[in-house]
Amino acid sequence: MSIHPPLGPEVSLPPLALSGLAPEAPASVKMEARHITYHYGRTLALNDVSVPVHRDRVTAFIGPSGCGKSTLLRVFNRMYDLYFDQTVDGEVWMDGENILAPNVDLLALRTRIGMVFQKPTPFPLSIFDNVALGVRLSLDPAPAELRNRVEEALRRAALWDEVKDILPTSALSLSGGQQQRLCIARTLAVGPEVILFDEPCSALDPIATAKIEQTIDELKRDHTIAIVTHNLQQAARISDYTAFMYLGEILEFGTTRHLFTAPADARTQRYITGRFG
Ligand SMILES: Nc1ncnc2c1ncn2[C@@H]1O[C@H](COP(=O)(O)OP(=O)(O)OP(=O)(O)O)[C@@H](O)[C@H]1O
Repeated sequence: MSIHPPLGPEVSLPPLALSGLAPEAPASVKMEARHITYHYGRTLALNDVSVPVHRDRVTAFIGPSGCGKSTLLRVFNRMYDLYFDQTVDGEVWMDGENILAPNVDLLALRTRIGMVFQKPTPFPLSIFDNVALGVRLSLDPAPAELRNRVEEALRRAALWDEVKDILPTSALSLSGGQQQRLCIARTLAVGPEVILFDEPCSALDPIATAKIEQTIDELKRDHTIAIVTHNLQQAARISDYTAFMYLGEILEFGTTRHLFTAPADARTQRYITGRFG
């Protein structure tokens, strides 16, 4: 059974802006992975992973390439169900229910748990229809209600002011950063409780990145957020909790402040100070 390539060469990172760390505050658990083991065919990608995701907080998943961060997000919304050769053992509990149980309604689950990917993935439709599509499919509201939902979602994704006069225009005409905020609006429009972000800013410039970070910060008022990021500064800026993953396991989990200032594991220390990754 193989697991992961060796770690890459040591790299240097600029010092972290620790002053931007979110304050610690108690929170309840919204979602909890329990003893998750995951295989792609014969490749072990996650090995007995247990980790909580706190309600109305941002939890960042960091770690070297190939350590299983994206795989864990895919477990949280059961994306693996689409692939016959991918297998998962363990449980993910959300609000008193194991969402990996076979009888769970996947369509309903995916409206409760939205996902935003690394590359913006707008449909070749108008800006309005990109946001409206999921709402029509899941809720089939009256036209006025649909328009309200689309506007509200675009406002919360901080895109409304830029697109309110061009809603019938193709979404493909938007910039990369705008397309990513459109994808956030599309996710928000169906009313998810949890939003999973898989490196949402890796294709964006610093200004577009700052807008997405600001949006995430506002969304956590009433959404539970898990984010995979390679950008340690970003994890430090926007997350309340951080999990450091290594070779398919969670090596360390804690408040972001604690993990970045007083990591318990020497490997976490080496990673966050840029000595490998
Ligand atoms: N579709 C796949 N088929 C086979 N193995 C896969 C597949 N996707 C991922 N893997 C393997 O599973 C392990 C975990 O991959 P994953 O993408 O979850 O890591 P990651 O930490 O998100 O990496 P990165 O930071 O580079 O995106 C890696 O060893 C990877 O090679």
